[in-house]
Amino acid sequence: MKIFSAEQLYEADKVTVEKQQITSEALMERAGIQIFNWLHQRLNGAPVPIRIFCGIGNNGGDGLVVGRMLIEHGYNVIVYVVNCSDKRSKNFLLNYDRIKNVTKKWPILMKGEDDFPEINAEDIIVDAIFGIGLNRCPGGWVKKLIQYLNESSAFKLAIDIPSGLYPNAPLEDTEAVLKANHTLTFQTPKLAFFLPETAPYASNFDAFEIGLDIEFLQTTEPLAQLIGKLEAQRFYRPREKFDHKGTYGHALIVAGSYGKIGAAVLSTTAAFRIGAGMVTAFVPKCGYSILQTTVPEAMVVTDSENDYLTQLSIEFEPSAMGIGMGIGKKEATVKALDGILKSKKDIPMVLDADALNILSEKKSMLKLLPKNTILTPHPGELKRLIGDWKNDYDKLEKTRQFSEKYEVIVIIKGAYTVTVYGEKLYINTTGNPGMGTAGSGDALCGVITGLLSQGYDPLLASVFGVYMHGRAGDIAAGQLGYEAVMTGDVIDNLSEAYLDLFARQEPSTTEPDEKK
Ligand SMILES: NC(=O)C1=CN([C@@H]2O[C@H](COP(=O)(O)OP(=O)(O)OC[C@H]3O[C@@H](n4cnc5c(N)ncnc54)[C@H](OP(=O)(O)O)[C@@H]3O)[C@@H](O)[C@H]2O)[C@@H](O)CC1
Ligand SMILES: Nc1ncnc2c1ncn2[C@@H]1O[C@H](COP(=O)(O)OP(=O)(O)O)[C@@H](O)[C@H]1O
Ligand SMILES: [K+]
Repeated sequence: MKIFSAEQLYEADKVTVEKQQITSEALMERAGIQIFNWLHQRLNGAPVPIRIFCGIGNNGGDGLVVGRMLIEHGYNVIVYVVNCSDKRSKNFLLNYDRIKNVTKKWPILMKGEDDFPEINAEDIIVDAIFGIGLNRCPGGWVKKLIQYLNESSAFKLAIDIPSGLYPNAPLEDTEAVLKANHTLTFQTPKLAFFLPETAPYASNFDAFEIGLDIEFLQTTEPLAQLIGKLEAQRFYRPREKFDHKGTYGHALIVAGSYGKIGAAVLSTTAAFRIGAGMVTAFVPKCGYSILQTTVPEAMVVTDSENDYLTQLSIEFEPSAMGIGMGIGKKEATVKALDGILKSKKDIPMVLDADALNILSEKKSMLKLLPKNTILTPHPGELKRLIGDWKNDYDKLEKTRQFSEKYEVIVIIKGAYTVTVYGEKLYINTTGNPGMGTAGSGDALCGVITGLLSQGYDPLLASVFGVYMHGRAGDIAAGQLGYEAVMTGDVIDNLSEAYLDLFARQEPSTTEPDEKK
């Protein structure tokens, strides 16, 4: 799914109205009915008070449409107009008149703190104060209203975007944003829903198609791509009958040091589970028996040194390499990495963990990175690589510049892992807090190395690998609960993640039968 900017959404709106020869008010009606249906399906006529706070732009217009539809269906609706200015958008006014036709309880004009209504915990708040047209930080009594609503324990439903949040720009005041329990957004989720500083304000959301012009949506380069199951299905490369282990390549994992051989075990196992034909682990001598015992499928080659890596020496040409998990930063290991980067220029590679820390300390080595090398930093490692950032958008911009300068792919790990490839951003939707467990990143590096070795191109291996790793983690969490998940469980569930890619959705027995 594509994520568009506010500017692109306004353009889509304009093109749609022109091409479909509809009015913008009809588009608002399309949007409003979806919000109404969502509420109606859940409330099923319940007399709970629904307090709709409408701004004076089109987001407020949406609120008025929903209010009218709810009133027409007998709900207990109280509509407020948050009079932050005396301006009114055309569609706001039109729907303001329409709502007056269906009720004698006209919208209540709010002009300051004295007008704040009492709100009970069982009420429902609908936030239609500001949408994507927010152009400055809410202040004065409007900010106080947002704070007042946040203090209430009533359920808060935001229309399009929680008020006070910019769809694709940094937050200015954390006190001036509505913390929505649920957001119903139009056409595509907004970028802010996926970034660490702003995502908590819109932690649950659904996106409703409102029939914007398909050609515009298909041909417009988005801000980012959201990667879910549909996208992952397209990335998957099926196996052919006469394929053999040679077809799926020979992956090399360069990992481990004394006390951290587990990192090599985890990435080697993950490379196998994602489908590499053969995997060799290159480890310090102390890792030999451990690897041979825990992963008998793997071949093991050892360094001349017992405790840490000093020089790669192998007698085959790997199809892909994953380097850095638990290798430490000893001077000899730095030299080993330098040697690999100078001698293995044509082999697709992933660099993780200490390999990234070494690069951060020896920035001159960045120039040695072969084109399309994949780097998989968590935020701490990223900071060491690119320097500190002012906010999430600055982080993305700096990562973009880094990716362009060194011609590499950067995977920023975390909730909603972002893969950055020059101008392109891919946001992953799988994964969960259960994956905040030791070795989780080692498994990801193994997964991506295993995909590279099967011939996936580096960008696909990154985006698909991140999806599969997160999906395996989700399945593991479903079996064990977040707390109990260990990295081994994530790796074991890579098989389920593959099966799940094309599994048919079982018909749900709990959903109401709409035909009745
Ligand atoms: N294209 C689509 O996908 C569709 C979009 N639709 C809906 O339209 C929404 C966008 O509507 P919109 O453009 O009218 O902007 P909106 O968010 O209502 O606010 C603008 C008003 O707020 C004001 N204002 C801004 N900041 C302020 C502040 N800090 N403090 C005080 N005032 C402030 C600003 O005032 P001004 O700056 O002019 O003084 C202006 O009057 C969108 O989110 C969605 O819900 C759907 O109906 C159908 C299809
Ligand atoms: N809350 C979360 N939601 C989704 N994924 C997560 C979450 N926490 C961690 N992960 C994933 O787990 C992995 C952790 O990697 P990393 O921090 O390198 O762990 P380690 O250093 O222990 O191997 C990343 O792939 C990250 O995206
Ligand atoms: K809103």
